[in-house]
Amino acid sequence: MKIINLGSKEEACHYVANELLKQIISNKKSVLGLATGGTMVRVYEQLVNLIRINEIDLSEITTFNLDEYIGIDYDHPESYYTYMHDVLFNHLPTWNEEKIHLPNGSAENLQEEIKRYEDLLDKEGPVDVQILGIGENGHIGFNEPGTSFDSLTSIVGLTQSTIEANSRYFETKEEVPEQAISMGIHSILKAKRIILLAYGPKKADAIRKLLTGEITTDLPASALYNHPNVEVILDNNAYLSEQEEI
Ligand SMILES: O=P(O)(O)OC[C@H]1O[C@](O)(CO)[C@@H](O)[C@@H]1O
Repeated sequence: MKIINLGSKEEACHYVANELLKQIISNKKSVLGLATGGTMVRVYEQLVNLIRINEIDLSEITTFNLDEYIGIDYDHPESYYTYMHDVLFNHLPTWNEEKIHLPNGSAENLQEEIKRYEDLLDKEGPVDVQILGIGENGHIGFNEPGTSFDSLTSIVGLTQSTIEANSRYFETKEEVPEQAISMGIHSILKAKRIILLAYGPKKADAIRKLLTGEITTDLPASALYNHPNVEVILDNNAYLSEQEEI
């Protein structure tokens, strides 16, 4: 695992956007693993700009998102389907909607949906570059502490800490869904390359725990130590308190 502190949020987001751009340029049939959350907003803004200035055709690019809420419609303002379209897909005309994949949290049969998603990932994958944020409790995707590292796409419950953290996007905490469909930890680790991005003081505790090197299901992100090609991209705020602890 390579740990890289790029100092600022802007530099860290720029690095991730640049790596996605380079992947797309190196293979116009790339498979990208995409994440949501506040962390990725600036990455996608920068990526949109880079794709525009390079006039890149995205029609053969496949994308897989990590997760989606259960209990709100796909077009709810806070669904990850809406987020991805608002922040990335609607800004560039050449995305092929048929190659854009998110789990369907409003599917009638959720058991069938989780199997469909994992099967599709195996059929279209492996993911060339998977980008990841990290929860304040160390989750990746919506795989909360305690999740088996062997997990595949499944229906997951959100912890109070995640509901609390994500309530900033909803009018009230009560509106935050309590369940989601998430790619599992094993599903995420099938990617060829993984880039985890974390910035800001709220992520410092999870990063400090990650950087101890202990591999434990208490910290889902520590499963990334079992993957040969992982970069953790940080800013001073996410990294500093780790140094202060030493
Ligand atoms: O970037 P945020 O909003 O802090 O969220 C952290 C992570 O939790 C999630 O919201 C759940 O998967 C991710 O999308 C995100 O990477």
